[in-house]
Amino acid sequence: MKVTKITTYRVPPRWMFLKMETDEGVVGWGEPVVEGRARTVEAAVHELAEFVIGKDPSRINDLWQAMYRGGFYRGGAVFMSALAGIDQALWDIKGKVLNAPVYELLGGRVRDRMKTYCWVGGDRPADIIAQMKERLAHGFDTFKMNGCEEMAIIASSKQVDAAVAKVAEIREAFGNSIEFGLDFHGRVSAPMAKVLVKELEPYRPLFIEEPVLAEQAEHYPRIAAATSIPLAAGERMYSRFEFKGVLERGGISILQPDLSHAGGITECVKIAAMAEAYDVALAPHCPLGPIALAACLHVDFVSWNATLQEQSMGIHYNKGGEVLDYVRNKDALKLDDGGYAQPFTAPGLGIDVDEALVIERSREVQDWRNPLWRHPDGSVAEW
Ligand SMILES: O=C(O)C(=O)C[C@@H](O)[C@H](O)CO
Ligand SMILES: [Mg+2]
Repeated sequence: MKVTKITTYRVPPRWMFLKMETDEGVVGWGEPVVEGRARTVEAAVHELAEFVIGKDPSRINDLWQAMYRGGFYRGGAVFMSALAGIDQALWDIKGKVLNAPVYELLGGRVRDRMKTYCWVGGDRPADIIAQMKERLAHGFDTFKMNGCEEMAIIASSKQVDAAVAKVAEIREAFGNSIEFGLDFHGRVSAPMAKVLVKELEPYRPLFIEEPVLAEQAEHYPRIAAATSIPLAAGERMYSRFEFKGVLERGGISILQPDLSHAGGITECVKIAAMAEAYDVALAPHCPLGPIALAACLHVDFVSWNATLQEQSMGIHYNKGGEVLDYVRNKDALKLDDGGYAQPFTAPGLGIDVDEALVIERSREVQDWRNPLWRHPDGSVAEW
């Protein structure tokens, strides 16, 4: 079998799907994208495609090494996202050829179902209680929200109090009948992270995500020393080689590689194993579409330390497109009571992509950009 063609489709709300064709008619799908830089990743996909077209798709490990090491300059969000989508499609093909779900090819399941969580509150945490009540009615009991709005490098008590008050309100309304993670989303500086984690300690969030920017990873152990709240990070790290330092330095209790940013299934299975060696939980990041989510779940089903899976159904980014829109076998991603995903039964990634809809929606897609926030003094604020 040989790969014959790679086609990319940018689709609403802000995703990109990759279709990989072979000379024996087996097709694989992937989801390469950097949110806000879809066209850049699209170009990278078609450059990396030179390593794959005409080659045997079954040799995923060799193709992965060639795409990664075949470039003198390597890694980073764009290339590792492009590589991720190609890798996902290769695994989809391999599963279809061998008539097995990808998790079977990775040694089989360690669990019977996988716990997921959903977003509430939007860019600026609001209406959280109402949204939690609505999701609770649909069986979800674990959530994530932004922990704060813009935060100055040395923030006022008012800003800190506003962040803490939201969390106090949640615990007041739900007690410990629900769990929630707080995403600092890189908005919080190292000095303020220590202030906030201390103030939030009494409300016991399940985790605090990106307590500081990935560029400030050396602060993770220092912040962890100041709190018992588990710290989570990983969505903006793109290979084993970046996660290595984070695990060695300590401080992160939950690793969150993104299956569409960190090199795909081949790389994230290795990252999951590295995390397990350090007794660190795995909670793959996934604010994206159905193929990305499926790739995450296959890694979850074979990783003993997988604990929570992000999924984007209802997330505030999904304007103009939802996770199940492009999926014909929608039950494959049905989340049962408590937000549990079931093992896929179909071969490959287990997603039957509605290609006609993908093509149709790709004709009307707008370029999504993340907002550029500014502080009251006019300086750029982390979004
Ligand atoms: O889902 C998360 O944890 C996020 O931090 C959302 C962020 O990743 C946006 O997707 C960036 O565009
Ligand atoms: Mg996040």
